[in-house]
Amino acid sequence: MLNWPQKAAVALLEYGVHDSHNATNRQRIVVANFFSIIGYSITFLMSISAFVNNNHALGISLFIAGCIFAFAHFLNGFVKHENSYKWSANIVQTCLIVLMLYLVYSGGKSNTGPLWIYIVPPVVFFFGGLKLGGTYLFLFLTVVGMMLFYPADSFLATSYTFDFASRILFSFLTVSLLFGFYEYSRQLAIRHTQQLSDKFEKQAMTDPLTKAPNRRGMKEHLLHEYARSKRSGRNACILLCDIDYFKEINDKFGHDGGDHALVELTKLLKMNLREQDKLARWGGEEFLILLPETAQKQAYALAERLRAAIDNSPVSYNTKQIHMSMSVGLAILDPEQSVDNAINEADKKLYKAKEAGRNKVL
Ligand SMILES: Nc1nc2c(ncn2[C@@H]2O[C@H](COP(=O)(O)OP(=O)(O)OP(=O)(O)O)[C@@H](O)[C@H]2O)c(=O)[nH]1
Repeated sequence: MLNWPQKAAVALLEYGVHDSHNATNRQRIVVANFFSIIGYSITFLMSISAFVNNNHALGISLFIAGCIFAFAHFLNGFVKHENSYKWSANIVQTCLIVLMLYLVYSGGKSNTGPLWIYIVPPVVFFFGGLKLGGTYLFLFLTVVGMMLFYPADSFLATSYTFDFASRILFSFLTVSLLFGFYEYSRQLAIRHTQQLSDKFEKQAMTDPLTKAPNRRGMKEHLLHEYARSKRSGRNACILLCDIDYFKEINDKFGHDGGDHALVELTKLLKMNLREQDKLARWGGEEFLILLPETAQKQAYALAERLRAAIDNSPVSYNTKQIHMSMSVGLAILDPEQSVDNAINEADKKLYKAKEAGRNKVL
């Protein structure tokens, strides 16, 4: 259970996060909010301090910056837009950069203003990434360099010693390079994690033996097609195919022979299907084929062609021939009914095809 200060902190950080945001955008909003909160908390405090020290110009500048940071924070909440965090992040960055330039220009309190510019690299790299963040940083560094070293302090309202200015610039450059390298490593790690996650996701949806989608992979295709036929009003069909007497094939040719037959059968089915059709290994010796935007008559003709192709193409295995046949149950993927209904219907038809002597389409 969170106590009330923790709850308040969470509410402030997650301000503007909606259910529609994905995990990455949620994180960006939270970080944009975090930077805004840090931004206005510090600038308001510094502003009070500047007023107390009778530095009104600095006090007003910091107060305005604080208001802009606060605006960036609350923008996420009252603009209900998918990209509102980007605007908020842009405001935070721009305001920060302008404020930092002003601190360099004016010297801030007791000429310590330039010491704040180290906040810039992490912020611009986080929001802009390596390329955009690097570009912003390069421009910022060029402007700061000009301000610090232009003859006769023409772009400064104060004056810095040469030693101070050059150390500020070199240390800033070092910090920027370190953050740039950190950002580069972070992006590499994110890309690597994403690639791994895509690979595992693909593996989880693929049958390792035949490399065809498995039941889980096919469920995605079925739901996608079901939604599409609901919109278009055009039916799809499904074929549930089961190899006849497969146990006998295993008994006769061994498990490896059975595996080989399954792989070759998958290739044969794929060869006889159209580009848009989807084939999946539904179970042991059972395959499910999805035929998008296909009427029952066409689906029947296609199923009959597949059945005949399997029946007439024995598979070679170790100098022997494995002859296979398959029974097929056909069902319409009716948008008025559920996907499970269609699968049950195809299953019943398949059972009847088996009962009627196998090697049949029903
Ligand atoms: N080699 C191999 N065999 C499998 C695999 N998955 C399931 N099987 C076998 O497939 C056989 C299916 O047998 P049954 O369900 O009795 O069906 P069947 O012999 O094809 O008979 P009908 O379907 O009634 O025509 C079983 O012996 C399973 O062990 C696999 O990945 N590789």
